[in-house]
Amino acid sequence: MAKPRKVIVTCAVTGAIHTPSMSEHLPVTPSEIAEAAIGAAKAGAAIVHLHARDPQDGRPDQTPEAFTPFLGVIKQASDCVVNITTGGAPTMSVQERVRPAETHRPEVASLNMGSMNFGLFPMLKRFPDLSHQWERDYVGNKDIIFNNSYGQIEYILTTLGASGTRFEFECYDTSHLYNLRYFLDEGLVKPPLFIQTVFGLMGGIGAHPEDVQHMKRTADRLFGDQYRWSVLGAGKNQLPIAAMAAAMGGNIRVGLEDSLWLGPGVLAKTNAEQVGKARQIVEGLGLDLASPDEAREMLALKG
Ligand SMILES: C[C@H](N)CC(=O)CC(=O)O
Ligand SMILES: [Zn+2]
Repeated sequence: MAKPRKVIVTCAVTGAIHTPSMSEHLPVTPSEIAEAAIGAAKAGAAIVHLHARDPQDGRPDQTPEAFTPFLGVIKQASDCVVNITTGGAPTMSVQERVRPAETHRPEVASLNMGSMNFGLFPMLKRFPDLSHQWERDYVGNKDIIFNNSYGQIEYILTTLGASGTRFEFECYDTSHLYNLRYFLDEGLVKPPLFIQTVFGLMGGIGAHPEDVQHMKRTADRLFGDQYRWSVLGAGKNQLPIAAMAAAMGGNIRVGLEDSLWLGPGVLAKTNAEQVGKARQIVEGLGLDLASPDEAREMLALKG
């Protein structure tokens, strides 16, 4: 009897897309972020993807010191894999964005594989009464370009590669897959490639089943068995995209970074709740959740 396939669940606990007055459940302080990550790991997440925020007003904070308090607490309480963002907020410089991972040398760091328009402003319809001026300015900004030039990507690869940190390659469109293929051909990235395909974020590919098939088909053609596929769906698309991918052989990313919802019109109270939904999907398909050590093996992490 064949063993059930192991599915890696990643949980992105706070991010830099949503802002505090959108949901009282969004982790902001170091202790809230630590608690959210530990809770997500207990619920079945093998990997936690981490951003930091200013504890006063929840503004994205990409200083290495902002990460230190919760990294220590998480390491004490859990053997989950830590993935530190190099995306930060799309308005930050690449030098600023790479510093936390450069300082803390995590097992995994995110790496965004192309430049793109980054549309947060559609959320103003759903959240018209943001309390802080900085929230209104940030979310309402129609001129955000998320910069990830070939030079900037190479800069992050060389800055972090030396410490043995491996990458979660964020691909928001097929062109990003081709960019990743270029870096593979250049020998700047090593298989197995952990490819996180992003669906439904304005400026990238949509979240229609044909978009999912198209991204997977393209990745299969460009990387064959040299990659481990994972998906994240923004907003209301999070769980439908997770279900599709799990049925198609993929891994899953959930978390309040990319969706505040547990279901239509129902705000998630914790990240662990969303991981619980991902577990239901995976086990409902007769599959198993990968443990942190199984994820380390599947992704060839330094441990
Ligand atoms: C769509 C995701 N929020 C992308 C992300 O997580 C980017 C990063 O942190 O580097
Ligand atoms: Zn992120």
